[in-house]
Amino acid sequence: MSTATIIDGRKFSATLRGRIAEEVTRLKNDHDLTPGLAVVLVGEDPASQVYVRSKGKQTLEAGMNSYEHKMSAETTQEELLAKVEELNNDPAVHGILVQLPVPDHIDDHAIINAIDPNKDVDGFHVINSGRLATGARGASAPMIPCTPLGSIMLLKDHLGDLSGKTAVVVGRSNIVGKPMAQLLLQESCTVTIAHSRTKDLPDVVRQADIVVAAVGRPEMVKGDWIKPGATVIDVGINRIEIDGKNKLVGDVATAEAMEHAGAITPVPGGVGPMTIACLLANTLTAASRQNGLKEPNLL
Ligand SMILES: Nc1nc2c(c(=O)[nH]1)N[C@@H](CN(C=O)c1ccc(C(=O)N[C@@H](CCC(=O)O)C(=O)O)cc1)CN2
Repeated sequence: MSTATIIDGRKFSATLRGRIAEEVTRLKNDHDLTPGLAVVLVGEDPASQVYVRSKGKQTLEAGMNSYEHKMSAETTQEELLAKVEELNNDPAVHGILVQLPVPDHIDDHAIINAIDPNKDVDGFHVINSGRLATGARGASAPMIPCTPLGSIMLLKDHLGDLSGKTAVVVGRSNIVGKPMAQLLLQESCTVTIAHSRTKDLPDVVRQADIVVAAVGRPEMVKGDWIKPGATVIDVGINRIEIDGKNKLVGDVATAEAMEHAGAITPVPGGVGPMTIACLLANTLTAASRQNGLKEPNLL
């Protein structure tokens, strides 16, 4: 029985972060410029606290400035908008992100769209979504959402040219599913976006040379849904309890899928680490653009 190659996102992201650190050193030496990333966390969601801590640590390790803004769960929408405005106007801050999810009383669309699009290192602002959808380049090139950007980097590294491949993205979120589909389309894949209401989902997934699972449901994509030899990118991060123990699983039933796939990203250690590495890459890009400097080529 065949067993898939594991696509090691931890290793790839470590190499990428190394290149980013070199570029940051160059910016400091040649242009006296230190990129700065501001992360805003509202409330005490335990997983978000872990991600924000990791972002701060990896930002500092890359030689950038990290600004953490922790706000209580009772923060009002107006207070959060005022914080975003303060960061928009701070010249030391080149990248801003508000950690998601925010508490229910806050309108996340309004907050995201209050961020200066040029500092929107998450790439979630409607201007960046529009730029991505229309293939804008040069001075109006988009900031690309970090998880899809990391996923496409892993795919291109593993497969090379993606042109002509059939891709199915399972999940239609603004953060992952939709931008992922745009990036695959840009690489000349034939793209289907499937979701929880898609009819005959297993058969739809079986058509794909590339499967991106981003539904947020533990092990929903089964092994026999995978076309033999397909490349599987598992974006899910789900905490489940098995035999009284907490376990992290993706949206794909990995053990089964490995019997069918050509290659697969594990959870943990696949797409997750790429998310923060790409956030650092976007911060470096944002700092370079804001200072009229050539963007670094990190690949
Ligand atoms: N403003 C944003 N909010 C959220 C984003 C985002 O991109 N921007 N994405 C996720 C959370 N996230 C980053 O914020 C993130 C998730 C997972 C990982 C990661 O490295 N995962 C590890 C496992 C870590 C664990 O044990 O939990 C892995 O997969 O190996 C990094 C970042 C939602 N919110």
